[in-house]
Amino acid sequence: MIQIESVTKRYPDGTTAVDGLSLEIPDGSITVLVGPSGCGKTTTLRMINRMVEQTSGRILLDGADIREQPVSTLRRSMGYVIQNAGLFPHRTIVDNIATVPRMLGWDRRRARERARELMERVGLDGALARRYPYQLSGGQQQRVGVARALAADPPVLLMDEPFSAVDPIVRKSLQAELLRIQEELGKTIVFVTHDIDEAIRIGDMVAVLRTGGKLAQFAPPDELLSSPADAFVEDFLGTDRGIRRLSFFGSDGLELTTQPVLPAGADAAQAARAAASGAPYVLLTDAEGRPRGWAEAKGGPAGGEPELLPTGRPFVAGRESLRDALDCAVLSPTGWAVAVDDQGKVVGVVSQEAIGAAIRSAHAARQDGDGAGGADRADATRAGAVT
Ligand SMILES: Nc1ncnc2c1ncn2[C@@H]1O[C@H](COP(=O)(O)OP(=O)(O)OP(=O)(O)O)[C@@H](O)[C@H]1O
Repeated sequence: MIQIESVTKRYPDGTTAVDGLSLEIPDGSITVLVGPSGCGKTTTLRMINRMVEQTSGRILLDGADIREQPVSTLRRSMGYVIQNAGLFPHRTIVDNIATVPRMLGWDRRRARERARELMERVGLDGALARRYPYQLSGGQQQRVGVARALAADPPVLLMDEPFSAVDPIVRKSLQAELLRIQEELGKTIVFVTHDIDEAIRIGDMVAVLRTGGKLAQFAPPDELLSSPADAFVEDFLGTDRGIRRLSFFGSDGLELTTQPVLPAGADAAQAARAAASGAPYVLLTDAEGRPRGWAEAKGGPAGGEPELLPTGRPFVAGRESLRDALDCAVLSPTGWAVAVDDQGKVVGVVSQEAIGAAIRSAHAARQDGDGAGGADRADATRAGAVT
């Protein structure tokens, strides 16, 4: 665990970058430092690996003051990733990644083997190994930066706005990749960003700092969204808090119905039953059970090929969140969301009203403190559902 105890940093020109900050950064999880420009995020991160020395207070790593060990030993236990990756331009990708193992005295072959293994882990094609950084896209370079930080297998990873310089789509995939890697490796990650959505998506814990380097709130993202500590945090979180919080509720509690679902090759009696289910539309599926389209229930899908409305994007039942289910229902031309399994087969449909009821009971359960919050979030995150 990293404990930051009443830490203040005052630069020689008198700027107070961090003011009496106390934080307990848990092991094996992602803690995000977020806040407006100049609020002291980078300074805090750099105090953890002693690139910046604090003016007062203490930082403990596993109970020991970080000033009690040589800086080189401390930094060896902490991978460091920065914006634009900071790669060595005249070294190949494989040698960039192998930098720290080489410094630690590994022979070239072993270090390169490790580098290739890490390339695979961060989703980089091995064919890029002999290229130079300028021959890679921004997103690929960031992956190399992450691989390089992981090369000596440090327990701690410090990441300073690592994904800020890439476009939103690449950024999302890098975030998903980081969550996947973290799932496997369970590092203690301290991640700096000024983007609250990124903080909510990847953080297990989020520290919101305000200008002047003071802590405004330290909480899991779900709690941040539901109970911002004050107007500053609320403002910083932005609009749609309620909708965004639905990402932390699993869709497994939704009551799906198969009554209005009509499989391929169904007979007239089945078609009549589906049409009489009370739903205004019937969902037709193909021979593999995948959604084909909605047919109006009135008049029935029985006589010949009816005109079909598109089903839109279905959600994966149980794996995706209530936010995904609601989004599918809102975008569906019928107001009903289609739920599928991992193979894309229809497992049922659900109306906006039923989703609304599920949201109300999920909120009520969370308020009763049923303790399911963490699990829901973790599951949703694993599924890449937190958006
Ligand atoms: N070497 C320095 N000397 C004097 N002031 C500094 C120094 N480094 C940073 N500062 C100041 O300290 C404050 C905090 O800076 P820091 O870089 O930690 O903020 P940040 O939250 O990471 O900002 P950003 O999101 O813009 O990167 C700012 O007011 C900055 O101008």
